[in-house]
Amino acid sequence: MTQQGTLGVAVIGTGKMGADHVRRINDVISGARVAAVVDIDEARAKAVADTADGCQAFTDPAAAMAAPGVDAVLIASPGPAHEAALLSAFEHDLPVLCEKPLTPDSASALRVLEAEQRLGHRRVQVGFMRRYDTEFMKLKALLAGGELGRPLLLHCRHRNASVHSYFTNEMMITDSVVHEMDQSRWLLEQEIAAVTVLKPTPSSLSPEPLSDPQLVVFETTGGAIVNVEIFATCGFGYQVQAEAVCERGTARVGDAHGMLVNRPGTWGGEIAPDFVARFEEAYDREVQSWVNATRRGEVEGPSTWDGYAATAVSEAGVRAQATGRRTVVEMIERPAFYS
Ligand SMILES: NC(=O)C1=CN([C@@H]2O[C@H](COP(=O)(O)OP(=O)(O)OC[C@H]3O[C@@H](n4cnc5c(N)ncnc54)[C@H](O)[C@@H]3O)[C@@H](O)[C@H]2O)C=CC1
Ligand SMILES: O=C1[C@@H](O)[C@H](O)[C@@H](O)[C@H](O)[C@H]1O
Repeated sequence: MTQQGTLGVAVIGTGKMGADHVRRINDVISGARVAAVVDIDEARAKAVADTADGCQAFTDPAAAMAAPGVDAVLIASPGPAHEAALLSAFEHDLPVLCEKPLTPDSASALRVLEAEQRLGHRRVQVGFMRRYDTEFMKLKALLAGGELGRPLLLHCRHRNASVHSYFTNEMMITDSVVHEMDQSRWLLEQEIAAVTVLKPTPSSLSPEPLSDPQLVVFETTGGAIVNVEIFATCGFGYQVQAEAVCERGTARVGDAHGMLVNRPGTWGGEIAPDFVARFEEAYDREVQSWVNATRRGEVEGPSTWDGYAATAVSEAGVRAQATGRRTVVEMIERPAFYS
């Protein structure tokens, strides 16, 4: 860190999310600066480095982590690249904000979990940004307060206008529904015990190889049921909604984010085009909170354990998607290190 305590961040991956985080650290966040960016696409790394004063461009994450002025790492490369970047950050003993998923499969997530324990102290906050969204935070507080009684059902909708051209059926679970896997664990304070995936006849508009939409059902250890509609290419906008049905009432978030307008003959609101717009404030709060905790020498927020647990559930989800059968989640006991 500089004498003023400004955190020098290396951002790994400068695609849609990475470039947005670079803008955020440059323009919105206090106490941090972008010291380095990394992308296997050198031209993209250089173009994004040019947007930040004194920022160096790299194509190798390990080289960026060893560069002078780098105190912390924000990983925004695709999920399959996260394990190598996390293990490299541990070698340099650097604090990390790792975009979700921690990794796409539970064997690699377990290797990361074990490596952090060998390091002897927590280093990772996982980018489950819904935990930092005002609406979801209010729902969490309401459920935790107990006024509505025990949650029985959680109805979730997760709609993207479109997804990357490299998106696969498995990614509908490992990259998209992994948010609801973390959200359900966090809101209900229970683990997910089993997953079932149902596939209606796909939309005639869904691009190969996607079978879009899908309905994913979780059974929790406390007996609650969660259902998630994932519609990755709905075309009309970005919508994330959740409704908890409890013993003494229900509570719903995500219906209208933004303005509601009455006009002759119509009533309604806006639909965000994508996650960057819908969750802008949540990402700001998430990254600021990571920077603040890191500058205090602390680690907060969703942990490597939360990342592993969500990945274990998503692995069961991928199996359930392939077989059409209810699939039990297999995960290790929570180590005392993460209690
Ligand atoms: N929290 C959230 O709401 C969101 C999280 N994400 C997560 O952010 C990550 C990135 O997603 P997008 O930006 O949408 O992907 P993207 O495809 O737009 O960008 C990924 C970038 O990483 C680069 N890259 C690939 N392998 C690399 C490696 N080994 N080292 C360095 N750079 C590498 C690519 O060249 C590309 O520029 C993923 O983990 C994704 O799940 C993405 C969207 C929203
Ligand atoms: O994390 C995200 C993307 O990676 C994912 O592909 C989208 O489905 C999610 O809505 C978005 O929040």
